[in-house]
Amino acid sequence: MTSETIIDVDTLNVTYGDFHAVKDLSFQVERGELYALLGTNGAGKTSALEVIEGHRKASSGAVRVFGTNPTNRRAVRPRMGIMLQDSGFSPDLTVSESVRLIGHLTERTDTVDRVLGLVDLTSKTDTRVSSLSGGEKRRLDFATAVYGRPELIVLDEPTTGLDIQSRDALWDAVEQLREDGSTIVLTTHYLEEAQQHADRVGLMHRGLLRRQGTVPELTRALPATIQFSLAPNAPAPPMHSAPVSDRSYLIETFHLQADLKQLLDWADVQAVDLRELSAAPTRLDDVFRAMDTEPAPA
Ligand SMILES: Nc1ncnc2c1ncn2[C@@H]1O[C@H](COP(=O)(O)OP(=O)(O)OP(=O)(O)O)[C@@H](O)[C@H]1O
Repeated sequence: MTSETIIDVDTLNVTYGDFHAVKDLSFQVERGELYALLGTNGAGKTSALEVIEGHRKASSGAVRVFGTNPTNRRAVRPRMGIMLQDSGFSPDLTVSESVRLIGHLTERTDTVDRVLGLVDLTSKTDTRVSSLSGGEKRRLDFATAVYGRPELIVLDEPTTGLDIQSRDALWDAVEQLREDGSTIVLTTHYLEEAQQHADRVGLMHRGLLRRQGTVPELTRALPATIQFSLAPNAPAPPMHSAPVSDRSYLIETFHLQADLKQLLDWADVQAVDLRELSAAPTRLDDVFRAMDTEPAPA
């Protein structure tokens, strides 16, 4: 299957006066991908997304969306749904009027009931935006972004402020859109969501793209962990591990399955109780923490 580049970010720089918010950022997103642009607070994610959305001009470098400059809003708008970090709906409009307005402005066609149903807002169809809760406004934002099932959907922290049921419903909708062929780019501070759903992840820190790849590619360089504690009279465990506190152990391993088996076999033979036993694969959180402590590239 040949891939088609939907977003091409080439040596993008965004500056605010003397402040350099995005530094030589380059990445591509292929058709059908779900790409998560992650990073520390102030890393430059929203600034980069705003250029992709056509809402901000690059200070230097080039961004192409569907092969065209995204500031060419008329060409791109019908094909790209956008959920901004802060919603900008008029408080006097009702929920259904807000969706229809976006549909009209973007020239996309769909039914209001369908998108409100996706985010469980059907009962709020005639409610004014000013009367919605914060989480309901975020869900309305999402509903307007996916109105018309656009080819490209850009979501800036879509699940922030949502309860767990709403987050699950939103991810179900995102997965459905992906199955239908949409390309999705998003930011989130919920790393476990990116770990579960993203095809590829870019990690930004202080304006720079510091890592990029699939989750297995990014987590491969760091060890998984096994944790447990032992009774005071228990023998020492088989693999090299000193207790981290009292009789609690933390084993870091690149061979999680084999080391866990060895530990369980040992506990069986010795009739030892492995208290509070847990085994965890390497997570994006670990990659983040490692990135935060390493020196910045020259
Ligand atoms: N309009 C602006 N004027 C001046 N500085 C700005 C402006 N917008 C953003 N910045 C600064 O640029 C940097 C990057 O901001 P941006 O919002 O892109 O980061 P982010 O990665 O989205 O952060 P967060 O995860 O906290 O939302 C921050 O230090 C921010 O204070």
